[in-house]
Amino acid sequence: MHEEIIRLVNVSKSFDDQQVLQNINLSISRNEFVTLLGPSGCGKTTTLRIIGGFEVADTGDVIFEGKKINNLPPYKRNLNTVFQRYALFTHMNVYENIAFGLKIKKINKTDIERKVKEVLKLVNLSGYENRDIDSLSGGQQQRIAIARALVNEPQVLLLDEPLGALDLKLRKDMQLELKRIQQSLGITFIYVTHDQEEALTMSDTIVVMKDGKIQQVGTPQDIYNEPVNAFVADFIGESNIIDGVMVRDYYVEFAGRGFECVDKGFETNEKVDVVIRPEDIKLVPVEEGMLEGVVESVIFKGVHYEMIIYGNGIRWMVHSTMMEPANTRVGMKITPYDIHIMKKVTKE
Ligand SMILES: Nc1ncnc2c1ncn2[C@@H]1O[C@H](COP(=O)(O)OP(=O)(O)OP(=O)(O)O)[C@@H](O)[C@H]1O
Repeated sequence: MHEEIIRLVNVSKSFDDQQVLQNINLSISRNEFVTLLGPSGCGKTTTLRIIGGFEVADTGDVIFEGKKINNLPPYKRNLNTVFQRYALFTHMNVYENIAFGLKIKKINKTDIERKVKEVLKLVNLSGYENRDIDSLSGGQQQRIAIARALVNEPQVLLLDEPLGALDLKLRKDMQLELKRIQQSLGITFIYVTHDQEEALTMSDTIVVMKDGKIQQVGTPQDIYNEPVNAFVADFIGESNIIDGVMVRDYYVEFAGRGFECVDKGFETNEKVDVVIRPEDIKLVPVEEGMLEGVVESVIFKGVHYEMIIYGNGIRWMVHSTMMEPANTRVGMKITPYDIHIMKKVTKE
């Protein structure tokens, strides 16, 4: 069912002497919502720009529907881009902004009117044709920018932090809106963000990048539950990352004691990163705990409490719907399934 639409093969790119992409290999399917996620400067935008044709890779290929398009200019690619700065024409009204590209393509007036109406409906702004751009809110302007891209009926929409300029509430609404639009049109979205929550909410597939390299490709669930290394675990959610030693298959030592775990295949006594999510540490009476500690701080986060607990030489972050006040001595329990063992990332 997963029909490939775009493939990047060994794509590398340098600016001056700095290598910003190293051997990127990625396959994107028709109708997929793919998010490139990573910290600032990791190469997300450059990857998107190479797909869009605004930048040319030094080596490697960009394949679109089986054909190499390395040197095809952006306007000849069957895709459109929405940027964070939406670059609408402020001297034109909504209708003229959306119709602009179609007029250049010399499409007849009746078809243009019909298409503009359709995309305005899609972005929930029916009836806004005659409004000046300046009279619209940031969120509405962004919807117009999206409508302007969608009116060309691209097979692929590239979105570079399109919600970056919006406030949190509007961002959340627009995330759902974008997902709805993508699903109702059935086109491929390639989305760039550094916001992991946004990526988890919207994507079918997340591509986690760091220093110009892909770290992991997977569904939001894969990336969250089975991160391949401590970087992904840390970037995709809050985590306790502790130095450990994998004594043998299914048995790891950290925080001064041994724990059963479900991982295997490491060297005997290999040094590893142990990743434990804050919500996976259960607070229990001291005598029932595998570990014990003293609550240092408590913050109410709305759905849960975030507690910092000092014990066995480590500051543990614990999320729980139950609150233990500061200075309380508590026990902590972790099941084998919640102990994630990661290979140490070797520094290059
Ligand atoms: N045209 C350019 N000339 C020189 N350096 C560039 C150019 N474009 C990008 N870079 C550099 O390449 C690196 C990767 O940039 P890129 O914009 O792809 O990262 P990013 O992951 O999208 O980051 P951000 O989230 O901050 O936009 C950065 O160090 C950036 O400064």
